[in-house]
Amino acid sequence: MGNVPTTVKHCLSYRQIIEEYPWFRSWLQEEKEIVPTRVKIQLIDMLSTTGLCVIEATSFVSSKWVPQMADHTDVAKGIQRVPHVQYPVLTPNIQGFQDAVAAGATEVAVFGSASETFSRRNINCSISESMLRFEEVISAAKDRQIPVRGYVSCALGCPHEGHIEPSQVAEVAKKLYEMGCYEISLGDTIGVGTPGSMFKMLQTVMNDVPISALAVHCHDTYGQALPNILTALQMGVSVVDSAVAGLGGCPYAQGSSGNVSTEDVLYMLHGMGIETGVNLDKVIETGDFICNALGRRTNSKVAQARSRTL
Ligand SMILES: CC(C)(COP(=O)([O-])OP(=O)([O-])OC[C@H]1O[C@@H](n2cnc3c(N)ncnc32)[C@H](O)[C@@H]1OP(=O)([O-])[O-])[C@@H](O)C(=O)NCCC(=O)NCCSC(=O)C[C@@](C)(O)CC(=O)[O-]
Repeated sequence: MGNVPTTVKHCLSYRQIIEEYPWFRSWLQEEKEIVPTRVKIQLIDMLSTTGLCVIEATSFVSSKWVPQMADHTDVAKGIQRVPHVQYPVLTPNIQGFQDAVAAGATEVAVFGSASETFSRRNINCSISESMLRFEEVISAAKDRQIPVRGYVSCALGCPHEGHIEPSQVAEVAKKLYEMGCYEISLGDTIGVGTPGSMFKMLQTVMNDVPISALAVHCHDTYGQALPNILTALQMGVSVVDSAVAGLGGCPYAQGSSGNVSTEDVLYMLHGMGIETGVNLDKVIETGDFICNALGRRTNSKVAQARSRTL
């Protein structure tokens, strides 16, 4: 394993918070609660003052698939864009890309999967069809000099297929990287990974994609997110996706919990002497805001510990 890097670009998957709602509704069919657009905007604006350099703002997906995202244009247009903060948005296809650009997006992300079944359930197409769609998005983005990030879901396991071979992850990651994604975020979508499986998966993917272009996206279902992130950092990864208060989940990965909480990642990194430029207190304050707005308890151990000592 290599040395721990000295700087970490912190990427916050804000949209995870939003995605949880359709998933939640699929269990409680009568529950129709949509997070108000003004709350989404206030959340992003608060996060913009914390020092985070990347805040994923919304998804330009079909509102028939994810009703919670129907206000993507209002959110993208309503936020106060702070210089030096990037606000990427998810774009599954060219229609999403065009809508995102019209709403002022300056960075987008395509999201593929290492699992064939998850790809079909999540974006309604096979992995190879998704690559054709992404190629179209990436080519249009190149014309406009818009950077594109790529996600690979199910990197450590699939809710439908179970075990996923590291070589399957590497194949999709390599394709996205060769197509022009500047960074590939490897998602443990259902949070089943361990430091052992993270190590093996990264070791394989690193043969095809430089470690400097890899990020990790860990869900905390089995409480393994922090050790998995630490393993990735020790192998040279320096970009970590997280969500304030550890909220969220994926609507097409039932049973998975939220992303690792930003507060807990920051506490670990700062304790290791890693400079992130992010103000932990402000992130905790933002977590309090969104938990109060949603009527939820924070999933962040750090925020829970802080509230006990106040
Ligand atoms: C990809 C589609 C759109 C395909 O959905 P589809 O139904 O196959 O699309 P289609 O091309 O057949 O078109 C059908 C209708 O959808 C419309 N449509 C088509 N595209 C769009 C668009 N971009 N925006 C708005 N509308 C769109 C299109 O205009 C048409 O409208 P109609 O003529 O019926 O009125 C759909 O499956 C979808 O929206 N899926 C997104 C699901 C989603 O958001 N999942 C969660 C993302 S997070 C994730 O994947 C994991 C990640 C990244 O967090 C990492 C990890 O943890 O692993």
